[in-house]
Amino acid sequence: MAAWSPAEFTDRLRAVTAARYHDRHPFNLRMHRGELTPAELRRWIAARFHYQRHIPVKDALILAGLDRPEQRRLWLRRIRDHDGTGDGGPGSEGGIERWLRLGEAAGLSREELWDTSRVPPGVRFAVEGYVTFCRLRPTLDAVAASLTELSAPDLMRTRIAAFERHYPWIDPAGLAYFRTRVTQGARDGEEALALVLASARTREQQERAVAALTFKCEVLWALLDAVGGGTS
Ligand SMILES: O=C(O)c1cc(C(=O)O)c2c(n1)C(=O)C(=O)c1cc(C(=O)O)[nH]c1-2
Repeated sequence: MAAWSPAEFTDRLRAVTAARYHDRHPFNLRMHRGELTPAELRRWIAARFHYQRHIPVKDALILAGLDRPEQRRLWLRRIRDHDGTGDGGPGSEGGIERWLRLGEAAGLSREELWDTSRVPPGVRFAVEGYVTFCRLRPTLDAVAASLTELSAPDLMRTRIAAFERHYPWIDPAGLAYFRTRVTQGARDGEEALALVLASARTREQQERAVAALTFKCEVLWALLDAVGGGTS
C-alpha cells in the first residue's frame, strides 16, 4: 500500500487526538467546571506526579534509540526540562520540582508525592504501560506516542483558567508547572511531529505511528479512570 502524503498522515494523527485526547475525559470536564473536591484534586495531583516523574525515564529510553546528534539534542533538552539543570538559572529547577511545588500549594508534602505506595494501582499500571511501550517498541513509535503533546497546550490554558477561577485555595504560584508547559509542550509537539513525518516513510510505519498515538491516548484515559474511581 502506498504511503500517505505528509498532509494526510498529519490529518490522521490529529484525528486520533481530536477523538481520544483526555481533555474530554469526565474527570477533566469536572475539573474544568470546578466540581472537584479538594480531596479529589489532591488525588489527581499525586497520581499525575507519578506520571511526571516517569517522563524523563521514558525520554531517556527514546534518547538511546535516536541515532543523530541533532535528534538527541532535542531529547536531551526534554530531559533537562523535567529534571532541571540545577545551575540556578531561570527555570533551572525543572518540571518535576515545579510539580512538587504544585503539590505543596495544594497541601501535599513532597514525601507523600514521592511515596509510590499511595498511588492507585491503575495509575501505576498506566504509567508502567507507557514506559514499557517506549522501552520495547521501535523508537519511532515511542516518539509518535508523545504527539499527545500537540493537544496539551490548549488543555493547559483551560486548566490554568479553571484553577484560578474555581480552586482559589491553591496558591497561584503553584501553577507555574502548567504555565511553563504551554510553550514547552507546543514546541515538543511540533518537533516530534517533524521527526515522525520525516522518519515514517512507509505506510506500515505510518500506521504504527497512528496506533502508537492511539495507545498513548488510552494511557492518559486509563490514568484518569483510575484517579476518578475509588475513594480517598
Ligand atoms: O497535564 C496534561 O494533561 C499533560 C498531558 C501530556 C500528554 O498529552 O501526554 C503531557 C503532560 N501533561 C506533561 O506535562 C508532560 O510533560 C508530557 C510529556 C509527554 C510525553 O508523552 O512526552 N506528555 C506530556
